Amino acid sequence: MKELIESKWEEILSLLETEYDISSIMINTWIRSLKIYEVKNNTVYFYVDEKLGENALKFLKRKEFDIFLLSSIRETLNDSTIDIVIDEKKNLIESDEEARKESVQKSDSYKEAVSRSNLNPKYTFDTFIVGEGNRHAHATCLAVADLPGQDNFNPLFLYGNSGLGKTHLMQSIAHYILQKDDKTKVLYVPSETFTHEIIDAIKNHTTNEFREKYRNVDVLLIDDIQFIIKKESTQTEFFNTFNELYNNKKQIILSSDQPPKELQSLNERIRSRFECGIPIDIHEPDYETRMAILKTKAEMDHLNDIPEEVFQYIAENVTNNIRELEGALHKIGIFSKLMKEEVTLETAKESLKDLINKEKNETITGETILKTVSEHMNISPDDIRSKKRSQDIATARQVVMYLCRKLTVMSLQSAGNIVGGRDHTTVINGINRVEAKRKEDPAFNNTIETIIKKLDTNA
Ligand SMILES: Nc1ncnc2c1ncn2[C@@H]1O[C@H](COP(=O)(O)OP(=O)(O)OP(=O)(O)O)[C@@H](O)[C@H]1O
Repeated sequence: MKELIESKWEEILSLLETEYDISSIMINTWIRSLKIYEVKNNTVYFYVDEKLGENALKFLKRKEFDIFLLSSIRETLNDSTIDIVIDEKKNLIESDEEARKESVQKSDSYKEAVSRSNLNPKYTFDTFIVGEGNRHAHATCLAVADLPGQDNFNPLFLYGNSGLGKTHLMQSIAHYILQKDDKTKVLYVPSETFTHEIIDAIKNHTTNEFREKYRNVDVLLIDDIQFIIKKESTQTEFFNTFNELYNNKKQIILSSDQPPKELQSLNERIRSRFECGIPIDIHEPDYETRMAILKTKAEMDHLNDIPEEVFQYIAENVTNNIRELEGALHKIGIFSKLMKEEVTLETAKESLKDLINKEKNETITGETILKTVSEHMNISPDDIRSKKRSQDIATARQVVMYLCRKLTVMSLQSAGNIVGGRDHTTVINGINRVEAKRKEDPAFNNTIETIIKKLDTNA
């Protein structure tokens, strides 16, 4: 149909002028340059030439114009089932890229490359949720994926606590590179496997094979580098492999639970080589990210009927490890299947009682929290409940909301009510702030711990 419309384009344009009163200036300025991008399911996708700028798009997307063009096309082609879409070239190119990626991902050669490279098929950028704690790491990984081997991020060194997505992110880079070209030689290896292979190669006099395997890749990913063994011969082999790849501008991606300078298991010269690229840290996810991860994973696992309050319960109680977040969801799924029961907050609590071990203390109430925080932080309960916004009052208010959620089974709304009727977004924001401040400010963290102890003793 594309060819047909193109061959009748002048006819369509003249119909627009004669039948629908669109001036020839308009036609020549805006309409003549419309290009057909593709035809799918009897819909003709036009794109607007970027050079014509935003005004062209505004004009061409105006409702009446859509209708006039559609009518002219239908009339000229004598086909009333045709539809049209007018869009920016940019978007269409993006959707084109999406379609290309989708078809690559389904191809056998890509699947083979993923398995040859030792990658988990699920660890792609598409399944990675971006939030405050990992935004910087994610952006850096995308940049490396786009242009591997650049000096600034070679090696790319990702570090952070366990279960925060380092493996997922590093493998996303590898997938991205293979999606562009599945012939690229990519190799992912946990550091234990890597060191055992070195040790075996030295023992069995097969270091040539070892070198052949590791020094001919374009992208080498070594996970959990903190587990590498401190034996001199192992580290020398590793150092030489590293140098060979680095000098040939091959991308090296490493992960660890600590920054390079704190890696005691590595000798000094390796540590300083790791610092050539800028180490990138990845932090715990905030509340919103935890909720987004839970909801996305639930959708992926077809856990469709999980109530919002169950997501909230998990997100509030499993705070610093995404693997555990996934584990909690998984448990709830299994529990409800086994018991053939629908998931409720009660069943979720029951199935997670081993994981979320800190039993909420039934004797601590919102009012006792308000009173204790008020005494300890020297802010009156009335001020905490008021609309006053000075820093110290706002902080005390946030601490009350945080502790209500942490130490009791109160809903977000009830926690908001304790501090004068705040809505649930204010409560979530308060929780995030207190969590962040506890990590950044040891004195503040002490204050919170002291208040918790007081509440426990008085309960
Ligand atoms: N931002 C995220 N979005 C979606 N899933 C995530 C995210 N971060 C982590 N995960 C998931 O959490 C689980 C643990 O992540 P991963 O294994 O990458 O963590 P890690 O930091 O490498 O942990 P470790 O240091 O213990 O090896 C994986 O299933 C991963 O898919």
